[in-house]
Amino acid sequence: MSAGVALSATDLDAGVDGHLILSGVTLDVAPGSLVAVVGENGSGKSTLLRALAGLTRPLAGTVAVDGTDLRALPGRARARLLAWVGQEDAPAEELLVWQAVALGLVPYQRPWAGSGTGEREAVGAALAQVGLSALADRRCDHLSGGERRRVMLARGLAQRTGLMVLDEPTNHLDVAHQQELVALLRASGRTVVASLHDLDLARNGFDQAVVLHGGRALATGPATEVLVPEVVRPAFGVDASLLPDPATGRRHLVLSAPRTRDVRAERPR
Ligand SMILES: Nc1ncnc2c1ncn2[C@@H]1O[C@H](COP(=O)(O)OP(=O)(O)OP(=O)(O)O)[C@@H](O)[C@H]1O
Repeated sequence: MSAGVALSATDLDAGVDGHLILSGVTLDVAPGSLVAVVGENGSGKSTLLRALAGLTRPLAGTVAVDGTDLRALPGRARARLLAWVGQEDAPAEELLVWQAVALGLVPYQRPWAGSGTGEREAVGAALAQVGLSALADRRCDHLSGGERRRVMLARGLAQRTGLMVLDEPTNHLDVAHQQELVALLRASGRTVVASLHDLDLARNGFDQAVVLHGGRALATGPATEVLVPEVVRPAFGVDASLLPDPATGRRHLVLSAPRTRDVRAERPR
């Protein structure tokens, strides 16, 4: 189990190529918390995650991981603090699964040092966590989309960082693997910030949520308080209800009506 680290963003303005996308985002994440970033397509989820991960320079404001400005750290030190899995990241086709996962160990390796028992164990543990042990010797171009996604997540886990920043980690995963991923991230003890589109998974699987809309954080706070119909409606233009699961009593967010925009009118004739 890795010890999670604190993450804070203060009055963050983030953009792409100097073009402002999001402004005034403030976020305080306690060590070991899971934070979901949600919002409609183009609302700025990837832009925010890239700024939090130190991949882009904030246009204004600050980001600190474990009290440190990531951009001030050399690459290897940063890669020992934070693992990033991008929305479209995929393993190189010609690598075997275990080789792709072993790339997560690079920040710890000395040049020309062979791989030791500890490294093989770390790769094996990460593969087991995502349920890919049986495919360790398969070429990555012979995997399904969901299996490739799990390879990238295993590589991030093998990096053994206190923070993982994951852009749509549940893409391509079936419902059981989505639930398992959230459970394993929680069990790992790491701090996680992840974007996703499943609002109920965000509400019931994550501790905090950030809802992006109109170039800012429309709501930030405990996931069960933020992911409610009163916020979902303006953020997505979709009506929602909270319905209790008769077995657990836990309330689930159910999207209950068509989008207020008339999509039929937009359909090509
Ligand atoms: N170079 C650029 N110049 C201007 N705008 C850009 C540029 N690159 C991306 N954008 C815009 O920035 C906005 C935010 O993009 P971003 O990828 O952060 O959204 P997202 O919430 O992750 O979307 P999705 O759910 O579709 O993945 C989008 O409207 C996008 O078109």
